[in-house]
Amino acid sequence: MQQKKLAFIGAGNMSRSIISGLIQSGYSQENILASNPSTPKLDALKKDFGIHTSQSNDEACQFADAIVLAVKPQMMGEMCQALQNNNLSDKLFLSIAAGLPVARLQAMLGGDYPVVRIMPNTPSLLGKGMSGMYADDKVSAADKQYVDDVMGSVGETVWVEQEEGINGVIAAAGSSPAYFFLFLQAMQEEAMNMGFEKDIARKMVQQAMLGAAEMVCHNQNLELSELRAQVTSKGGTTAAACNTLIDEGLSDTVAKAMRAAVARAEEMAKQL
Ligand SMILES: NC(=O)C1=CN([C@@H]2O[C@H](COP(=O)(O)OP(=O)(O)OC[C@H]3O[C@@H](n4cnc5c(N)ncnc54)[C@H](OP(=O)(O)O)[C@@H]3O)[C@@H](O)[C@H]2O)C=CC1
Ligand SMILES: O=C(O)[C@@H]1CCC=N1
Repeated sequence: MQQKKLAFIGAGNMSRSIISGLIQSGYSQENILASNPSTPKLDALKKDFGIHTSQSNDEACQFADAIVLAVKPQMMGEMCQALQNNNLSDKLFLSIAAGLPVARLQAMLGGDYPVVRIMPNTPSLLGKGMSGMYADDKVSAADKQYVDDVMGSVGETVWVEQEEGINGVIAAAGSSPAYFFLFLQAMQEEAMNMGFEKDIARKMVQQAMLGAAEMVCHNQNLELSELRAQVTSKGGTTAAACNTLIDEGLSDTVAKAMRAAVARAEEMAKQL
């Protein structure tokens, strides 16, 4: 992997996940800096990973060849405008913010700089992330490879050809860990209604989910419907449960939820 000087502006959950993956992949701690207004997260990053830290985004800018814009979308305008005090030419920008198109980010930064949009997810913290990326032709092939390597250090990557595709990545991968947590929560609650202690209920549903996820990943040649069929005895308990989910409109509900995520990303692009 190229070892550019890489700064993270905003030292929150996602930055921590990516920094952790980079260090584990052998990226030099000397080449990473994180900036944040308050110190506790910076202190933890310095202690855990030995990277440089600063409370000054200007210092982050001066340090870096590549800058990860990792603040909440609502903070991005103000933060980027303040970066304009620095010489931003020759910098590569990586934005992980939901709902902010490249053109909008360039307007916030005050120039036509190369910007890669990335949509990661929180399992990146465990090296099991899924990131979708988009870059226009201002971003060189070498820089695209660099970004692929950076995000590849925390999981799998895909590139989308059209920028709108990023909203699909949000719906399918950026937000979707929360859908699975919600599903498990509902299962845990019902297991408790059936008389199990909370921790036993959690143990059962989490282990079933882990096993199911591993089966999906280790059987790429089998369709998801086939994996389901293998659990489902004719006229048995799984059929009773799955038919209930199907009859209650699970597919439609999931489709509606994913469309809602896309619609919200589109709305954010207009508002921010
Ligand atoms: N969480 C998720 O699942 C995903 C999040 N994202 C995107 O990642 C981005 C970051 O999210 P996440 O890490 O969860 O958020 P966090 O709230 O954990 O982190 C944001 C950080 O930015 C800091 N910050 C606020 N203002 C500034 C500023 N002006 N300059 C520098 N740092 C600042 C905050 O500091 P302090 O706390 O001290 O105020 C905080 O540490 C968002 O844009 C989000 O859309 C993308 C994919 C998935
Ligand atoms: O909820 C959000 O807006 C961010 C983007 C994807 C996951 N979290």
